Amino acid sequence: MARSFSIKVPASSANIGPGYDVLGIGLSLFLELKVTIDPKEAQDTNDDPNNCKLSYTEESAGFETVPLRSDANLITRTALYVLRCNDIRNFPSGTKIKVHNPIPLGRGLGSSGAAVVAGVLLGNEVGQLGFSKSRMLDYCLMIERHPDNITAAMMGGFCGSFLRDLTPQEVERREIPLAEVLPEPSGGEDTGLVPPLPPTDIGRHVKYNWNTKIKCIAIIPEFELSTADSRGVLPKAYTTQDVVFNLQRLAVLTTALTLDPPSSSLIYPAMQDRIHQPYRKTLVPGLTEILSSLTPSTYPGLLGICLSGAGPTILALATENFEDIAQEIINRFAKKNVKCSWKLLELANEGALVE
Ligand SMILES: Nc1ncnc2c1ncn2[C@@H]1O[C@H](COP(=O)(O)OP(=O)(O)OP(=O)(O)O)[C@@H](O)[C@H]1O
Ligand SMILES: N[C@@H](CCO)C(=O)O
Repeated sequence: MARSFSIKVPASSANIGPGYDVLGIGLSLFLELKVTIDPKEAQDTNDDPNNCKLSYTEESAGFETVPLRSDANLITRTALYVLRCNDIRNFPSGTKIKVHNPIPLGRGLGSSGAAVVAGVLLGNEVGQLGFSKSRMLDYCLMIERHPDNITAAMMGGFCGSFLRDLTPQEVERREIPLAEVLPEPSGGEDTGLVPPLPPTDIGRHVKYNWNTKIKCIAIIPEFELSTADSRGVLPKAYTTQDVVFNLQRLAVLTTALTLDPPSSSLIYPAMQDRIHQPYRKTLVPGLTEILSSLTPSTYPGLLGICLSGAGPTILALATENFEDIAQEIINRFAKKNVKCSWKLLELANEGALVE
């Protein structure tokens, strides 16, 4: 019997200043998958080693560069991981997936988090596994190993998250290299190996309220910055002062963003950070000047400003004056020869959906 369904997953912005690897917000920009499974169309999917014909809309970010083989593409590799953990080796014959992805790749807007969440939902639907969102988060966290983007993409809204203490055996499972978790492009050969199952309930999260007067301006440089590179410049240890600086701000920020009216005198200083942004300035030209030069007194309506995720996108939270704020940041990037686009986004409260 033929069946079809769609999957929709929001982009996300992680950290929001002081909440490195902790805070994330779902954003109103959606990765969408249209999936049909029709055994009568099996001949159309024979070219792929796992019976899956994958295509992207021409407007999608990465349209010309993302791999289309199911064991090379992040979305379908993730789905294959979920399926193989549950004794299903391949997609059913005649599986076709059309992806529409407006989330720019490698810019700090959670493209990989959305792809991983979409892949886990895809594996769950295709295999009719019936997992809860909480169990699906475990699978996601075996692949993207910090919870901020993943939790916001799966659950939606404004989330705080952490990973629970794992037993030594669970730590071993979670530290298995990614190459042994996700299927590797195999030249058509399926090794038959069962990948490591994720430990149960790895993540813990809460969803905070969010004052919906607060809009999200994303200023998106045209260059990509991989999360791995952007994590590579961070130190291994921090001073007590820097850790306390962030903890104090984090405690205030999570409530400040719920209050009405939103207070820039609370939010702006609470979005300062000493854990990641100061180190990432070497990778994002003009970052220090941009973060310090726009203030609520020079730009009424501005509430706070930070690097979005691992960058290079800048996230400005504001209640008005969106175009002027975006233009000022674009001009500052232009002085460093960096071209940008910008988007005005809302909080996506819903999270990932299958319809
Ligand atoms: N829709 C997609 N389809 C296939 N691959 C994707 C998709 N989205 C992201 N990816 C893969 O993820 C990579 C980007 O991941 P990376 O973690 O570096 O950046 P990001 O997720 O956009 O940023 P951040 O984690 O800081 O928000 C892309 O280069 C691509 O390999
Ligand atoms: N918290 C992560 C988000 C990017 O995936 C980081 O800043 O590296």
